[in-house]
Amino acid sequence: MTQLSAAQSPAPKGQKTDSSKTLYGGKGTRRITVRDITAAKERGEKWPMLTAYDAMTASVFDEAGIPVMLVGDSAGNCHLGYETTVPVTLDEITMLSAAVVRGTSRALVVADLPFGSYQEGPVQALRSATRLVKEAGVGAVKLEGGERSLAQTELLVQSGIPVMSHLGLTPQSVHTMGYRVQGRSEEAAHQLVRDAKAAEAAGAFAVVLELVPAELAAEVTRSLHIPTVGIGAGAGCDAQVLVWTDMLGLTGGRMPRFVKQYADLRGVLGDAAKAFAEDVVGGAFPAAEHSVH
Ligand SMILES: Nc1nc(=O)c2c([nH]1)NC[C@@H]1CN(c3ccc(C(=O)N[C@@H](CCC(=O)O)C(=O)O)cc3)CN21
Ligand SMILES: CC(C)C(=O)C(=O)O
Ligand SMILES: [Mg+2]
Repeated sequence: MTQLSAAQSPAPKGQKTDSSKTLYGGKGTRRITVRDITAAKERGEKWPMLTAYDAMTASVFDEAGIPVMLVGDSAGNCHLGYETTVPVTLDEITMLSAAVVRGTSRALVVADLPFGSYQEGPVQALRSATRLVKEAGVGAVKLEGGERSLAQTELLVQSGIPVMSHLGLTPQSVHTMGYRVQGRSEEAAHQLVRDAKAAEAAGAFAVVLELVPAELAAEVTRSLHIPTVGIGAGAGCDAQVLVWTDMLGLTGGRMPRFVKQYADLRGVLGDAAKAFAEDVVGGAFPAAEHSVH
């Protein structure tokens, strides 16, 4: 097969023909764009997303090949010590996003629009998103809501800012929704499908589905041309996201059941801090090699 005919024949769904171009494990070094995300759905390729809130952690995940990094407003809980995501400000997300952009060279960096920075309407949303693009250098923003955020999504996309939509459990609405599984009733399932279709029609490049029954998330995934990113939404989604401090066992406290823990950083950091403290108290640190003479 010549290169030309290879380029012209689309790969069958789910089959990877050119692994040099995959989002994870690909050999490309330039920064990933939303067009690469769209192409991955066409290839039927699954991909991982992690949150990041600082340059150092982001550089570790970037070197590990994580293609999309989310500066989530979960920074409120996981980085800034708030109870919920509600108090997080645009100034805070802008500062953290700038650090994550500086810490990465390949990942597409997506920033959450925090509560109160887009609900007033499309013009407020554009003003907020423009700050994140100009001051922090993010490649896309995420906002919660499908039909209810339609006008915001449309104006951002028309203005040249890629939008990721967030449906299902939307934590900025904790005071009206709580943290509960969404889309369980037939009515709620239909609303979720309408929201996903609205986000796609408004030009969103991807949709996060949070805490949605797996069968419903799979149905939404099949009915969209843009990828779904699941968190507590089953294996039928195109991509998966976790909060990094949950995934690495740093958060502490009770975890949502959708979290898989890949390390015990809380234990590692605590043990190291105790070892340092005991060395100082006992006089074992600093030793001669840690001193100048
Ligand atoms: N550390 C952290 N991890 C997250 O995943 C996360 C945040 N913070 N902050 C923002 C939102 C809030 N999220 C949450 C918070 C709580 C539950 C929770 O308690 N879920 C329970 C009950 C679900 C039910 O059965 O209705 C669970 O066991 O999953 C889920 C998602 C997800 N996001
Ligand atoms: C959990 C993800 C999707 C999020 O919105 C966040 O981290 O804020
Ligand atoms: Mg969020």
